[in-house]
Amino acid sequence: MTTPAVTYNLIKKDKHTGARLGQITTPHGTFDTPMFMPVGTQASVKAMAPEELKEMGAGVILANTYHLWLRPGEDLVEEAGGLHQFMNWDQGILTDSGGFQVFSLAELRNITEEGVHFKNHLNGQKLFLSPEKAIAIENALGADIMMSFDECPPFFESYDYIKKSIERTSRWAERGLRAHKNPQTQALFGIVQGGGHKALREQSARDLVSLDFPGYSIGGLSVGESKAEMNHVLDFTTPLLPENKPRYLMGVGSPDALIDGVIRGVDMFDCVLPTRIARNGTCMTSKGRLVVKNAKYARDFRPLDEKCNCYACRNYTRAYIRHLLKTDEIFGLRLTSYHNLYFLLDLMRKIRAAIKEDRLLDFRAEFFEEYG
Ligand SMILES: Nc1nc2c(CCNCC3CCCC3)c3[nH]c(NCCc4ccccc4)nc3cc2c(=O)[nH]1
Repeated sequence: MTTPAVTYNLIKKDKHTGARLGQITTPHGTFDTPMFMPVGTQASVKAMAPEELKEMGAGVILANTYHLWLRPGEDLVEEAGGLHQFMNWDQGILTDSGGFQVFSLAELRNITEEGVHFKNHLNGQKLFLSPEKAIAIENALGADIMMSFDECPPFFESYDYIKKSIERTSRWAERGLRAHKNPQTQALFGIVQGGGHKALREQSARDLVSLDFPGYSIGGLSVGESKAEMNHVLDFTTPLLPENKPRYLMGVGSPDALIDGVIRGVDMFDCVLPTRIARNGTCMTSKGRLVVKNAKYARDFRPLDEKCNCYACRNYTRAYIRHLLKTDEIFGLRLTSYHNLYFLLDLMRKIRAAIKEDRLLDFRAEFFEEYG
């Protein structure tokens, strides 16, 4: 039995909820969970230097197979020594398989048993991605954790459509396992689908758990369904997954959804939200969102969030950051991006502390009280 590339150590279960305190060990280090993973789609977490990400406590960051395949090409990244070397990041890296990006970015496509035919969203060129091709790209990129090639069906699609989709996604997952070249150094996760249908989530989880992946993602969520619907699906999906393996909820990154996902047993999260809204001047604070570009902050010499201890909040004011954003000064985006990422990483630190002391539900109540 070869040692798997990634192992999960469950340290403590919360007394009152499904939350877990744990650690995930990868070839590039051991990281505390529950964790938020900043997204660096094109091998850069936009506007952030690796030193800044480390300073704020980021452990695992994301990159994307689809984007890096198109530009600069996985062969170039492999020649550079892999993603860690290429982007000067020596901690954890996770790559998504490109499945979701094809469905959300590329022009009309055709899904077949073989894979997905689509057009390059940059130049209209005809492209084809299969489980084998996606896994080969992820192997070349060298991420510590890789996602299976999956179809993320629309949440409200019919039972029949989603049943056929999850059965194909499970066949794709098995093909990916067979194509995977480096299981000792790169952990391939299975992605559970099934929309909002309990029976299909159970079928998808059963199929993938029988393939014994080192970790599992919960896909097909955060795609337009309500928070209540997402939480309901989590209520019956996380318990289907092995307790001794990591559970990764894809595409979730608002403070309330992170807390509610942790309560339902999720260990890992990613989302472009913090860095994306930062670029249009929206900041996450303990009192809710603050659109610092707003005129009312022109002469507001307080920090973005008076309870935040980040570099931006310790050294700059709302007035200054608003001025930078209004004058298109790049430093403005760097400060809002830094703050939003720090805010979510710090929220995860507080959540881990609350699990440790069995007071996560109290923490949730306090947080929501202020966050509004
Ligand atoms: N393979 C796969 N990936 C999914 C993703 C992408 C996760 N981030 C990947 C990173 C790697 C590179 C890009 C991102 C998802 N993202 C979301 N919601 C994001 C919603 C959102 C979008 C924009 C702003 C805020 C929220 N749902 C997702 C479902 C799946 C899924 O089933 N399968």
